[in-house]
Amino acid sequence: MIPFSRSPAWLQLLAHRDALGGKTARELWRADPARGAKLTVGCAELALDFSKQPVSEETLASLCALARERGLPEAIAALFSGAPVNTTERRAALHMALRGDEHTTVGGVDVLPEIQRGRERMRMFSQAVREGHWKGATGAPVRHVVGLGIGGSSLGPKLAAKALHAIADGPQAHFIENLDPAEFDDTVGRLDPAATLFVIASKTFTTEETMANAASARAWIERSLGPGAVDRHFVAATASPERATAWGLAACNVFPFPEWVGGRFSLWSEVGLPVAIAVGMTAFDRLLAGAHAVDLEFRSKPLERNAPVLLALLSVWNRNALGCASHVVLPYAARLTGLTPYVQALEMESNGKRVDRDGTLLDFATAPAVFGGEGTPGQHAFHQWLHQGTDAVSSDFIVVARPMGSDADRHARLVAHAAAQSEALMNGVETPEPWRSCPGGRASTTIVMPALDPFHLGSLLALYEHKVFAEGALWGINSFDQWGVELGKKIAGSILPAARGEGTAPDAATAHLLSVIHKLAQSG
Ligand SMILES: O=P(O)(O)OC[C@H]1O[C@](O)(CO)[C@@H](O)[C@@H]1O
Repeated sequence: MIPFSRSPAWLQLLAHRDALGGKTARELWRADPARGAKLTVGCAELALDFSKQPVSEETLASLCALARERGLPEAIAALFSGAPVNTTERRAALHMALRGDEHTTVGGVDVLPEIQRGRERMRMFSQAVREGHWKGATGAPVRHVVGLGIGGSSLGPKLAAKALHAIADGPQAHFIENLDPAEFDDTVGRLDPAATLFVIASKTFTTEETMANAASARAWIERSLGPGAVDRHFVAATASPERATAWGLAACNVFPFPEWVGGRFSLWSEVGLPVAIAVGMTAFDRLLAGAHAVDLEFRSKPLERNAPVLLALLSVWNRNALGCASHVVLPYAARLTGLTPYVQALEMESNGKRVDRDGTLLDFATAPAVFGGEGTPGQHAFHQWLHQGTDAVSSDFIVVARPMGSDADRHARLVAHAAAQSEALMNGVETPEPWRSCPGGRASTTIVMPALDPFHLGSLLALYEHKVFAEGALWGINSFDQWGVELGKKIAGSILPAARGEGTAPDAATAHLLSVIHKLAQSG
């Protein structure tokens, strides 16, 4: 395939950009006051307002031509077919199958029966825990469920548990991710072991952080309830069930999921167990249904009205044509605080790549740096940089239409702030005092959710998943592997003896750093 940077449709887009002559969304709005309706697209029950993006209808048409030239429709079809689209690991990426009821084959095997069995086991187990039929070793019902996982095995469940707090009527969900034992101590320090259930979520069941936290959890349970208590206080969600049983779990406490579920796409699988326990399986089913509704649209809607495709195309436009090296995700909802790290992992782990699917070094930029955080607190932290910093940046605002708390007026004020920020970023302001002036011309999309409930949350997350896939397909990269994270893990292993003070560091720079750390550790 011709590299993205040399594809005729892309070169045409660059010429179109030059012809636009830096026209901003503000100028485009002046020229066409009906632009709002034309550039607002529905996705399941979400609405995406693209009208503050510096694109004309012609730009969008040319971007869709790029998508066709890059084979995006074929890539979407391959994704849904169960083909091994994760080429370096020779795996399908079929997380969509977890939220539908379609027969899809992977390697000649229909995956639906396995998915339905897994969902049924989740339903029965979460119900037993929620209704108090599943008891701890002392006979106490579970009041706290603690997810032990990291990265894709934690970010999704953690985000969903917080986002759905308003309907969480089961045991309280907690999450421990960090290797730093302080997080473990601080979390379990507030819990009663007799009423605590741990869900070890790890696709590989080898990840250092998760296994360290699982070992600490087992020691904590055994210390107060005895060695026999493990069976009543631990379950696992994993694609390596044999490792989980070798760790000491009874086979009936292991919830396996298939290899073709990628880590950062695993919320929909048994990894979502803490969420199902906290909010109930009926609500979890709605989460799946909301995501499925987006899957159907992504698969079948024309590119011109296909929201994940348009998000991806605009991302490529901002990144590669307009030079935005960073992208901010700004949920105006306190309960959506987990969205930014979730999207950050999705985008940066999937598309932070420097070679294409054939291993050829790329000569164009891929994933932007993703950061951000909830509005309005972010307005008092990093928004200054958005308004007056020197770098080009694009933004996603996420607004929930229906009030989330008890005070409708405060919700209206929250909405006003979200709208004000996107308007200020687009329009800027010119004043005689240069330090007050804001240049404007910053691109943003606003995603409106009717309500913060399981269905719409599912839709929002699937929207981002498919955006990231489509973006990777446009660039010609494999969005489903993450080899870059392996190097640091390997080096940490070789440094560990020296960090413990029991060996020599592998190189001079590390030896120096460890000597500084050890000296300060002893100084207290
Ligand atoms: O689920 P596991 O195997 O413990 O891996 C945890 C996370 O680590 C990574 O492999 C690398 O950060 C992620 O892709 C994954 O979600």
